[in-house]
Amino acid sequence: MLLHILGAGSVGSLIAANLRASNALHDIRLIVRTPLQVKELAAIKPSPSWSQADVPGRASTTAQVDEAAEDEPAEATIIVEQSGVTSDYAGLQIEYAGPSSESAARATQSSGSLGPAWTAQLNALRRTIRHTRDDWISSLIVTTKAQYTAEAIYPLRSRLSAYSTIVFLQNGMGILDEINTSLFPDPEDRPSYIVGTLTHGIWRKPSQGRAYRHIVWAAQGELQFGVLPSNPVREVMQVKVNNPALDPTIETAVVPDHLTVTEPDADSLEKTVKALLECQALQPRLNRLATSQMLQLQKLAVNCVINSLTAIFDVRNGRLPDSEQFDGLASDICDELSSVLAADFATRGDVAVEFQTMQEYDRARFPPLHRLAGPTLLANVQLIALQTRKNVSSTLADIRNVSETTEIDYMNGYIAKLGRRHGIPTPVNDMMVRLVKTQLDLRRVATARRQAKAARQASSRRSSSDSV
Ligand SMILES: CC(C)(CO)[C@@H](O)C(=O)[O-]
Repeated sequence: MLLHILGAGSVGSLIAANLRASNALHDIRLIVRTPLQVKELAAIKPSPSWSQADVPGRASTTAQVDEAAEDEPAEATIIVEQSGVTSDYAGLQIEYAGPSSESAARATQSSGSLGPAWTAQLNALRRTIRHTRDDWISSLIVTTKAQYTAEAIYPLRSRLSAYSTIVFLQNGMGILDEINTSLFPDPEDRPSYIVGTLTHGIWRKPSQGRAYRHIVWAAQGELQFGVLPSNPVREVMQVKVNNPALDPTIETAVVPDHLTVTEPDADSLEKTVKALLECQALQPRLNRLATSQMLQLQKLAVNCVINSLTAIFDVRNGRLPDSEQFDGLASDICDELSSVLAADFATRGDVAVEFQTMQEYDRARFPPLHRLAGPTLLANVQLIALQTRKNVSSTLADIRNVSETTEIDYMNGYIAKLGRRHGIPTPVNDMMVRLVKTQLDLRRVATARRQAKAARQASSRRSSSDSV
């Protein structure tokens, strides 16, 4: 089957490598949005004539398209490193879905990341990349950061239908509401969704000019997911009675057979689920939707604590418990989160039945041993911090890369927003958001100053060599 993966960061690369390892017959296509990502992923050697011109800022006189490269499909190779041992996963297709290569090259040229020769090379890539831009997308696995999801799916919108399946594998909450409102307002036209939680610890090694992606799989976790079939897919499901995929009040486990349909064109949900379940090394598990929702909220607590604190203090996950302050801070974040979720569940009609029927749930807080009670969330956070101790959290990675934004608005920011809606103060989570944003601002200013200084030094070196 043809599986599209949107976002070729560490999570996208991990999924692509595992899909490739599990089934050599899959066509796996990485959709990337920047020419730099194409450059990093495509195992295409620039022709020797390009290397000269590939100096940022130097006009290209020799940038011609290598005729041989035109017929050669652009393919990506991903290297996965586990305990120091590396494995290659090749033959992955690349689709460039960003702005035109010319304008992107122009835009990035000033930062020195692409030279004019890359414009030519990207044009060659665009011709050789195996895709037609208007082909229907049956299965789209979204691994872009929460804050970029809507804008990343937007250009693909016309290629998605109610018979497509979108798999969301991201940190943070609030993404589905945003996508439904902005891209799929009509429920009849909405694709099937698979909502997943990934607890593997992974990070990306800087490419250092290599033409391939290298990720480090630092900690083994799980891939747990639940399904939300689209309305038209529900209509054609073979099992109509006692189907837990159709009725969340049925408490039996969901199995792929529950997703079998009578129309062959509507089978993308079943096929996508099977493809994910084949990725044994990811420890995949298909859950009831209620279980999936629960896991997502537990993961939200993990992210609210680990991602914010590692980003603020610039440390790997495992360093956090070194401070005596960690448990107290983590507990304050989890307690606030738990109270906000309890208030939210009291007002929502669409939450998992498990919560609606919970006897002891007094609508202000969860009972002491409940999975969403503050102390239980804290215990889980402490465990994950140790299990992923070598990991650079995704938010810290954003800070270190001086990204435009971080996922913090979909983590602690999501809790703060929900708290405001229910009149529950969230001072600790508010502060985490502000501190992470401050950290990013400071990095951005420091980087800009460093670049300006380097540019000044380069120009004074040039003028002194001109005057010799
Ligand atoms: C589990 C986790 C915190 C591990 O680093 C991960 O979700 C991350 O990096 O965001």
